[in-house]
Amino acid sequence: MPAEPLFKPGLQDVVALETTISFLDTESERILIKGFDLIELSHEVGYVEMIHLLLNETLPDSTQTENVNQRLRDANGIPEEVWSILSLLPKATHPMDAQRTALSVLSGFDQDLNDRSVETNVHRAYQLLAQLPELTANSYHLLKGKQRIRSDKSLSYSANFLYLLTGKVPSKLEERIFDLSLLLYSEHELPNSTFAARVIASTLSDMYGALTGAVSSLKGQLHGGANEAVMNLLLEVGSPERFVELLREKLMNKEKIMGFGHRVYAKKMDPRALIMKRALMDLSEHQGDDRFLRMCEAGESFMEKEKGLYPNLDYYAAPVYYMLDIPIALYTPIFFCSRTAGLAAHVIEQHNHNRLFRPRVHYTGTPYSSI
Ligand SMILES: CC(=O)SCCNC(=O)CCNC(=O)[C@H](O)C(C)(C)COP(=O)(O)OP(=O)(O)OC[C@H]1O[C@@H](n2cnc3c(N)ncnc32)[C@H](O)[C@@H]1OP(=O)(O)O
Ligand SMILES: O=C([O-])CC(=O)C(=O)O
Repeated sequence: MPAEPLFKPGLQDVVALETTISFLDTESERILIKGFDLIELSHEVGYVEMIHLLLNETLPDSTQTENVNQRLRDANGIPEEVWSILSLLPKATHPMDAQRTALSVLSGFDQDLNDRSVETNVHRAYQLLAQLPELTANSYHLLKGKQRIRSDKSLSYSANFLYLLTGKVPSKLEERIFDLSLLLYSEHELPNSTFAARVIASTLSDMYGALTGAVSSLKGQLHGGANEAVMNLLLEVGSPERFVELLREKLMNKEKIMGFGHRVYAKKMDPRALIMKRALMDLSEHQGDDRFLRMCEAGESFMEKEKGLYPNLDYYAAPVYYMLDIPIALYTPIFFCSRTAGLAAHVIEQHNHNRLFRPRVHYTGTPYSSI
């Protein structure tokens, strides 16, 4: 008899591929990205440097950082046809679905669509990273029946992104914190969305196809959609005591609490969540309003005691985005914009070292019987 093939529900702990991009090294408690620790990077560099690291292999010097900024500023604008299509979407469309539609439409404007060389894919990634902030923010404004906001090229990448989302030029503190959130969201080994993108890319489908698949994956509440869900939970109640009561009720009803738990960190806090918690502390102090901080802290200690579960990045990113005045429905689309840097690196790696993904199943259906 052949040995029973290995089956792990949810592919837990299964190694699905080799990569040089990133690794959650739980033993040394590091999030390794191209040999650097993401948390250490978060103290030293910003999102634009992270883009360079993910797409060009090394941390940039100041000239290279300026080149990346220039490349992002000089990228092609968004074709008018894309806005026309977005303006036809039903008003109830979720911004993640608008983002997915926009990405899909952009593929038709790529004259080198069938070119999957590293050079063209890197160029494509820069184009998308340049276009996504406007595309994401303005698809939302259009759905709300508002005017599009034009990029302000005198601002940094992150300040401009935040300006497009809120219509207000951010303060230095707001810019720094938003940039930090983009950096923390930029890459995280092989979550569901990255796996989805790589599975799609492994058929030699193009980057747009792989990324639209990743948007769909990220939308779900068990993944990126959790940041939006966390904020809605916090807004259901107004005090730490009532928040804990709400969590208790949900646990009694066997509901999952969004923003807690993680397949890889499992019984430890996501190291990125701690950095976002500090950002929430800074914002709370600056705005003289610690309501969400106190609620989140109460929820964190309750969940630790009650379930031995810890916050993931989405738990603290949600109130941070709320205090930055960002519409809640845009939290997950922002996560996708940031993650495009990592996703693009994965698609490039997949195209460059490809083997089609085609696993097998453990059949539990009716045994054979003749007709
Ligand atoms: C940036 C990110 O995308 S991070 C992930 C964001 N997602 C969330 O915050 C959603 C809430 N969290 C979860 O649903 C899960 O923790 C996941 C999906 C992240 C990981 O799930 P898995 O590794 O499959 O763990 P699984 O769902 O099997 O949970 C294991 C046990 O812990 C419990 N558990 C895990 N997370 C939670 C939670 N957030 N609330 C309540 N219970 C939970 C499960 O009910 C299960 O209990 P049981 O063994 O008694 O049935
Ligand atoms: O790693 C995961 O499974 C989910 C996650 O935290 C991320 O994508 O940032």
